[in-house]
Amino acid sequence: MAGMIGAGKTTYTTKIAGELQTEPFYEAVDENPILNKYYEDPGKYGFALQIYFLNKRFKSIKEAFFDQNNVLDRSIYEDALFTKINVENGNISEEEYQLYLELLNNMMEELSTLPKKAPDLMIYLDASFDHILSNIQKRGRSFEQPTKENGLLDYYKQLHTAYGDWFEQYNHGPKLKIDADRYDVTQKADWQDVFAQIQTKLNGEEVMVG
Ligand SMILES: Nc1ncnc2c1ncn2[C@@H]1O[C@H](COP(=O)(O)OP(=O)(O)OP(=O)(O)O)[C@@H](O)[C@H]1O
Repeated sequence: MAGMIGAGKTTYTTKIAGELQTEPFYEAVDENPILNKYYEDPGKYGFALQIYFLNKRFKSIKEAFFDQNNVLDRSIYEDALFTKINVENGNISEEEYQLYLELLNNMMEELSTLPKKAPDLMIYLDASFDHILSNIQKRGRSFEQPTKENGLLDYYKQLHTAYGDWFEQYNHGPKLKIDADRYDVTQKADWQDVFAQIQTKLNGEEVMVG
């Protein structure tokens, strides 16, 4: 899965893995010791957070790639996008960025020896800015809430814009964009519609959205 903070990746991951009877791999937010510190002081914890995510992601990918159709709730490719934005915002230095990229390269070389080199299908949840804000609010993780003072709204806007371009440029394999505003996948009919699109793509066919 791919998509902005609060786009609904966790819900989709659970549903897709349930449908395909495979294993879901989640980003364990509650167990992340750096995430809330990062939100408090991105300049101090930006680099450490990216190394944390890179390490966790690499581990999940190694485990997930040995079976068919396992579902990961976020891709390693998006971590690089978060990192780039944190460099642009001055939270991560150029030197740290070069280090990150070298490490990422090294890891990608390792992955290229695995049975699969990239996801069978990259599913991108395309959610409007209002939609993700409302999800972030509903979910209620305190450190993610934007206030007038903390600059998070600007960060989210910046990420939201960058995500669209990122997905357009993603070219490591088959990809599918789902209009997350349009579907409520807790509703059976919506879910059937979405899952039909996923299956079509997994079978290597083109998706027609009515
Ligand atoms: N590489 C990264 N760099 C910085 N922050 C990250 C990174 N990956 C994830 N995060 C942060 O981790 C938290 C969890 O990510 P996210 O909200 O996308 O996952 P989620 O809650 O499972 O997603 P969804 O709401 O789509 O199910 C968010 O606060 C997000 O900003």
